[in-house]
Amino acid sequence: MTRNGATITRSAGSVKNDNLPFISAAQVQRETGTEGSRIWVVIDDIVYDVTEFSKQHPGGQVPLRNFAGKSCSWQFHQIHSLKTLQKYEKLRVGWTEDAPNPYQKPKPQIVKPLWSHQNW
Ligand code: HEM
Repeated sequence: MTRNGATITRSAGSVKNDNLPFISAAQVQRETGTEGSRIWVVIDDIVYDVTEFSKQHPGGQVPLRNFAGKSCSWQFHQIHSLKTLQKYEKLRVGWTEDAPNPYQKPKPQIVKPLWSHQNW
């Protein structure tokens, strides 16, 4: 992919993304599926156009519409495997930087067992 004339090779997870154009976060945030705009979601800084795909998404249209114009990387990875990204490679339209994810990934909590046989 190129930016400011320089060729940049990036990979998101195990997915290679050569030759994708750079799309600014501001542009991504405009593609929210409203007023005739496309539905774009960002996973690992790669922009996916899911406008048509959203109608056949096994998880339904709602999550894709909710994340339209936003990043949803950690949410995506909690549910899907990297193979899904490879399979839907044709949905990629570009790469971006700093597209906001509306939710912070919850930190893993260390839960103390209420009971342990080591206490005996
Ligand atoms: C490029 C974006 C996406 C693609 C290509 C995609 C594709 C898929 C595919 C193929 C499945 C079937 C299971 C699998 O093969 O992994 C699936 C299931 C699912 N997806 Fe997505 N997905 C996308 C984004 C999202 C997002 C952003 C969310 C929510 C945060 C989401 C929520 C779900 C849920 C909840 C299921 C499970 C449905 C079920 O088994 O009942 N997906 N998705």
